Amino acid sequence: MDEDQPQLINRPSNDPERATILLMGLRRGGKSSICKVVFHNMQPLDTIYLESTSQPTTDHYSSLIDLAVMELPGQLNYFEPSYDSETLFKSVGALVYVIDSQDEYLNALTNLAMIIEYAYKVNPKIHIEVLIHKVDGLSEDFRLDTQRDIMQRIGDELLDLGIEGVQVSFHLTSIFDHSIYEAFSRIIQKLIMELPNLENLLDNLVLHSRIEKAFLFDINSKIYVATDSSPVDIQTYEVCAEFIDATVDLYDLYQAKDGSNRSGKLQCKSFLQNGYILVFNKMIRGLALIALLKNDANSGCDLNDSISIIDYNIDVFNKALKEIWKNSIIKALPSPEDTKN
Ligand SMILES: Nc1nc2c(ncn2[C@@H]2O[C@H](COP(=O)(O)OP(=O)(O)OP(=O)(O)O)[C@@H](O)[C@H]2O)c(=O)[nH]1
Repeated sequence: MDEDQPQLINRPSNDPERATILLMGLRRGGKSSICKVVFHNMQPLDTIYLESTSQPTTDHYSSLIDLAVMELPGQLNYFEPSYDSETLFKSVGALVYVIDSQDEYLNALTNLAMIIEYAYKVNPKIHIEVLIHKVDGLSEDFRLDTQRDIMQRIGDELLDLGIEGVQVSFHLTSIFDHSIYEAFSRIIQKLIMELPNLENLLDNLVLHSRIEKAFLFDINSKIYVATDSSPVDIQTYEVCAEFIDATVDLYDLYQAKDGSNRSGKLQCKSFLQNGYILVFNKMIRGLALIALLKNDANSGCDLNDSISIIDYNIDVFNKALKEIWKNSIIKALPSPEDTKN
């Protein structure tokens, strides 16, 4: 069996732990564009040809976790009696509300406050994430002013509605740079139950391997599902994401026509001009571990020795990842008692 293929059983499709993200917002806010760019590799400029969505749509993605992203069209009235909003909000892990920062947003804020009030009532565990979107059209200063204004107004609206204790996270995003991937990475990480274990493993890997930063990426979407506990700097993220594209493109280019060289094992190292080294290792479930280290001639360590240690430690990491995944599957499966009922 191909060592790299997921050999473990998939979570059942009716698994209550399945992470569902609900994308909401007024018309033309950018919801479909975000889905297409992040999950379908559409070029950002091509989104101008997208037609307005008239029906709720759901896309399923399988990465470390099975993820469903449901988009609700801006013109839908979720609070109509015929629409079963309660069941919908109860089944959702994160509510992502998209605000067009280039447009008049006061109506969007009133709509958002109403949705938060309802969603929080039926599902207090829901994560509420606000994307202050299309910030590519705003100057650096104006972005921060807009964020401050939106946070203040939402706070006031919630206070007026008598809602306290709701955690709302805000992200400045655009499909024209990496900010949308960064935001989705943070949102999806909140839905991964195994995250503390993964972060712990990555911290250990960094500590024992002279690595400066390590990311566990989903190769297709370029979302990172975990990283070590040192702060994420967006430029490092960008370099790592581009390195994934370059590695995968090269791999595809050199594969035999019948695909016979697809052993499944994919590793790549790149020596950058600034003295840094990037290491790519494919893991289970379409994931890749990307490590960034400094090739420091004054460190007294032999580079080849350091790389051998890193390769060994990454192998150990991969085994641990498989274990974590296996255990999470076992936990997610219904117990015999549940199936009897
Ligand atoms: N400048 C800029 N334009 C964007 C961005 N994201 C989306 N757009 C544009 O916004 C317009 C509307 O995007 P859609 O994705 O169709 O919006 P929607 O929220 O799905 O709209 P409905 O389907 O009507 O609910 C398109 O022309 C996109 O190209 C962004 O980050 N920056």
